[in-house]
Amino acid sequence: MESKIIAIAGGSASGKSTIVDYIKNYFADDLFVMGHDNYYKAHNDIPFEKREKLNYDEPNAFDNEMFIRDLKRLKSGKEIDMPIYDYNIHTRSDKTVHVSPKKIILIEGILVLYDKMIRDITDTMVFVDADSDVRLQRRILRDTKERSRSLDSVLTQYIKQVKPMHEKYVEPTKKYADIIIPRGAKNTRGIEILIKHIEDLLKE
Ligand SMILES: Nc1ncnc2c1ncn2[C@@H]1O[C@H](COP(=O)(O)OP(=O)(O)O)[C@@H](O)[C@H]1O
Ligand SMILES: Nc1ccn([C@@H]2O[C@H](COP(=O)(O)O)[C@@H](O)[C@H]2O)c(=O)n1
Repeated sequence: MESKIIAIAGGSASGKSTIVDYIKNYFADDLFVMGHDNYYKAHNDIPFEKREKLNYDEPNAFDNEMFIRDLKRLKSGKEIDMPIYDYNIHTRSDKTVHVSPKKIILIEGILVLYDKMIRDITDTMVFVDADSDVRLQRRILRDTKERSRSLDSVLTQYIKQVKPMHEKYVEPTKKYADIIIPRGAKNTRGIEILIKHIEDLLKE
């Protein structure tokens, strides 16, 4: 079995995870979600105070060598041990998850369409689009509740790193998308079209 790979890119807090969760529940056992964020470079050698100031929105923040190696293994029917990232401590947790190959692999993250080597092994590329003010509002709520961040740190990081890196690296990858989903997870018709496309891939 050679798996099909679907990439879901889009700005931070555009609704990627929300859409992916919905699709995951729909396809249950045939689909695995591989979060690109799990492949942020591990920084256990650097103290927390320095880790929290690193730029996590540039392509170099990810260990794409490891990501592509694991993705190729899964695509060709082999098992992997996927790292698990912990945003609260700004590094990988000490846990991994053992993953068996599935017919569909959904890869998700702000920069999954950036690297040509990832695009070349991806079957369908999707970009989730959402207004930047809406994304900032959602990010403030999410990061203060779920990622142990202060309001001040979310706003500073947004202005210094998230917004400029989005404009420089994330937004330009929209041109590679086969499907663009405007208005994020609110766009139920767009999500239905993506689900129909995945059903067709499963029949191939
Ligand atoms: N359509 C929506 N309406 C309201 N809140 C939403 C909507 N889509 C996402 N959210 C919330 O916004 C936050 C970011 O969404 P998420 O799906 O995690 O984005 P991403 O994975 O792109 O960073 C989450 O807390 C999520 O629950
Ligand atoms: N230690 C980290 C690692 C990443 N981030 C931010 O996560 C964003 C990507 O995740 P989304 O769910 O929002 O797509 C990215 O914009 C990084 O800034 C972080 O804050 N801390």
